[in-house]
Amino acid sequence: MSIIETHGVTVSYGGRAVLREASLTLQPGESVSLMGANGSGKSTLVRAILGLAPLTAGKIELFDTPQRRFRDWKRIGYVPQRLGVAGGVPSTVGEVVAAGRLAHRRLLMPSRKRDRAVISDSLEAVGLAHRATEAVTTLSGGQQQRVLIARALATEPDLLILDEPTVGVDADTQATLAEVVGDRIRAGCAVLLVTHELGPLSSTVERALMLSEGDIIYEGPAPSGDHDCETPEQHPVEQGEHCHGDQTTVPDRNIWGAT
Ligand SMILES: Nc1ncnc2c1ncn2[C@@H]1O[C@H](COP(=O)(O)OP(=O)(O)OP(=O)(O)O)[C@@H](O)[C@H]1O
Repeated sequence: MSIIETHGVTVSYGGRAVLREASLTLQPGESVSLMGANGSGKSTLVRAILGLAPLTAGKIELFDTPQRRFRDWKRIGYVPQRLGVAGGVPSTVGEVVAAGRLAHRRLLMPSRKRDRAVISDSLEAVGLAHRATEAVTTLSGGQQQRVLIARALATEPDLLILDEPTVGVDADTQATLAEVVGDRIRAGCAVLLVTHELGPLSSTVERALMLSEGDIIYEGPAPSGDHDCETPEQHPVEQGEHCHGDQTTVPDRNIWGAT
């Protein structure tokens, strides 16, 4: 079974293609990062996968189901990019994380005890169990990011999608995130991570796709450690071609540093 399969996905805004013929496969327990400079199309690919960006061409399957027929969204935990968890009404940390259980409660109606246990475990995983009753507005940016991660974990997802989860967050939160993501992968969850740099997540991510101006220009092993000085050596993808070609050319520039 594939968790995600996209084939030739193209997204255009105002007649301009911002993502061209993107093909990506993600299997259970696999971790893949989408990398690339600002505006290269990373978030657009994620939004297309989630059904939030309209396709100009191509097709997407989620859990072996065509996306238009896919209804099991509770299998997907999504941590959006740089979203304040607090809207107009201040919610407590516990309430925000509990929102991650709503789909489960509506569809399956498990015991409330089970919901409370999952919410508590999710808060524990991100080190915020002791802040559950506090308003999210009282938390730092890094702590708010942890709340979003806990909310995604509370869905008990088979696919976890994180969009730039490490931007603007402290080193402790990054380390916690790496731990949480590593735990989920070991439990069989697939992870799709959008990031400029892997940082502490480099040891948990196996495969990377590099986007440039809407094209996937590389698919292969993720850079390890300090990727700024690395050049990928396997499966590079020439500009404008699909990522599954059998090519052996190494890009003549340092694409990992292209931020
Ligand atoms: N709803 C939209 N309407 C018009 N243009 C859009 C829309 N969403 C994205 N774009 C454009 O599509 C391109 C790709 O944007 P996208 O957010 O996918 O890039 P990204 O790689 O995620 O960048 P960043 O790291 O800055 O988030 C950009 O030029 C962006 O301005």
